[in-house]
Amino acid sequence: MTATLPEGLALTRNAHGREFIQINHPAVTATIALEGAQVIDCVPAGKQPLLWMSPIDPRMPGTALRGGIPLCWPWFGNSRPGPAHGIARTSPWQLIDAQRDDQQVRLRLELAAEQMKALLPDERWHLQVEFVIGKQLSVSLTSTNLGKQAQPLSQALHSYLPVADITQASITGLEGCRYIDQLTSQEHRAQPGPILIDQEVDRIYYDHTAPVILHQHNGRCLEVTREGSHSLVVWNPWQAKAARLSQFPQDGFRQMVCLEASNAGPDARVLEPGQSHTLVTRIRQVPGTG
Ligand SMILES: O=P(O)(O)OC[C@H]1O[C@H](O)[C@H](O)[C@@H](O)[C@@H]1O
Repeated sequence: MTATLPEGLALTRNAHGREFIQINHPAVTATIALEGAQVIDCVPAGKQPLLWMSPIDPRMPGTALRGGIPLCWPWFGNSRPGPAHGIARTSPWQLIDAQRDDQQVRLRLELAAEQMKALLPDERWHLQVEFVIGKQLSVSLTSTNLGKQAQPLSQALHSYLPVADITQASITGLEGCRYIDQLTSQEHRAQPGPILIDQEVDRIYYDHTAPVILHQHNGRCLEVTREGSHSLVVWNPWQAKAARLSQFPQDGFRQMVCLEASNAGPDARVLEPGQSHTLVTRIRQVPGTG
């Protein structure tokens, strides 16, 4: 780690050497794992958590953390050979800047250059993530093609959102939107209404940029807005798949849903030499209608 930490931020290390940045600010508490640059919790003062995190803590470095916002980069899912969702979520990152003011904390991290070279020897990228953490959480992932060739890019900010009971929740903002059902590979022309989840769901909604809202029966709503993203992945593993997932509690599928700002499926990009692209997600609690 190279940046100095302002008041209220601390670097912690668990017994196995895994490192975290702890944020304790009057407006918010949050934790970021340096491996993967993964926000694993974020609780604005006086509010409920913005993210779901599995209670099963793998502790050991190199083991995926299930929850928060894993960074899927430079490919989404299994769209290229290699580890699912690419190399960023399991790589070491370096903190390069940390600032705070009365309202929020701003952190910038970079994927270590040696790691990039070792894992993607044929590509030349610069990858930086910026977190702005306060009343809302904002994550901006900027990829720059440093190579001499065009390079393909698909990605997701794989945000796990908490719900009290998934069967009582609904997702609005995607009505009429086209999607690919990843379970059947079928394309659907229009989402018929709000999304209700009572079985496994794994879909890429595309040609879409508008805000999406997760509503709960207790009136608590979370809004997800995006920039640089024309696709949104909606995922809940439901019971059978949950049983096969790492670090996933048996009933965890009832308490989460992923709404992932992405460039996935038809929204995958190609960056020309010198070109940059920034994918942004913002998550905040909004007044609910129940
Ligand atoms: O288990 P992981 O590799 O973290 O992936 C978890 C999930 O990520 C995305 O939401 C994909 O659309 C799913 O197909 C995948 O199962």
